[in-house]
Amino acid sequence: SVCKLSQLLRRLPHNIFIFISSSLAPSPRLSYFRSCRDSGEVSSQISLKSVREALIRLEDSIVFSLIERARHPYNAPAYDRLYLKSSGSSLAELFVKEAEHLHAKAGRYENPEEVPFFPEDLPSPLVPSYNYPQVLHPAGASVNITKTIWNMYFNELLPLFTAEGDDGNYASTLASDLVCLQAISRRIHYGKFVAEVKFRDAPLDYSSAINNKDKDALMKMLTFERVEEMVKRRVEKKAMIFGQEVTIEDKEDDNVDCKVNPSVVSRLYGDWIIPLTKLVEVDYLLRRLE
Ligand SMILES: O=C(O)C(=O)C[C@]1(C(=O)O)C=C[C@@H](O)C=C1
Repeated sequence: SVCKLSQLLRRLPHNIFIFISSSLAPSPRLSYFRSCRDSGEVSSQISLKSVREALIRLEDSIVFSLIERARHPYNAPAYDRLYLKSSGSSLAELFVKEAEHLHAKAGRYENPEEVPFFPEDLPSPLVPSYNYPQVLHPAGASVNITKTIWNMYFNELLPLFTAEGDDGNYASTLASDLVCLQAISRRIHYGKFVAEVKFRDAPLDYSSAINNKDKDALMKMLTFERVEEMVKRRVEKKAMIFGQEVTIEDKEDDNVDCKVNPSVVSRLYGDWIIPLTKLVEVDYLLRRLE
């Protein structure tokens, strides 16, 4: 059988090896962490370029998760505390809490990039601990704005990109909500890494604003308006491209229907994701010298 396998491999086109090796290659974020761990120089590896690349990749996760959620209508009973008469919680709260318990057992929150929505009473991981590189300053690592993200997602964003109605599929609707919440929260809390890099690049400038607890000065220093404009335009374009129905035939019609409205995705970034990422950056920096 080894012989047959080697014959088969010889007959495969050369390109397939390039394809297989590139699809097995780690994502930029993973390879960044791996090289950090191997070299033992966590602190010197992180750069503004590498954290911005991670933010760009997270855009894909967010756009795809919204497309998936938009398959279902709003489904109000899933969020109504009166729907599960005796429990006092909504099905959404129960769903996310229970899911986080399971994820905690599998070690999800050992990763400094992951922040739970319900950190109270989470079970300990069942898995052996993994040596994640400690990039963040310990006091800043605990910044958690999941309550704000929760309210923004359910009260403001969800009604904007779902159709009115009820299809009864609450479990799969909430499974999609969970993926959206996790992707959005991960992106926003990634602001801690961005802030850490910016601090390391200009420690003296940042330290004086931190010591003066000058939030406005910090906000001004960490803001790059041109980058924000590019992010908003890029996510709008991604929503347009990822949300198209793909057909074999070329389409004559330029008016393509998108599965999620590209301008809502751009607004999600402009009104919430970028401002909340900056809020995380400021909160992190204020604790950076503790
Ligand atoms: O790229 C950065 O420098 C960031 O801090 C991230 C981010 C964003 O959320 O996209 C936030 C603030 C900057 O003004 C630009 C972009």
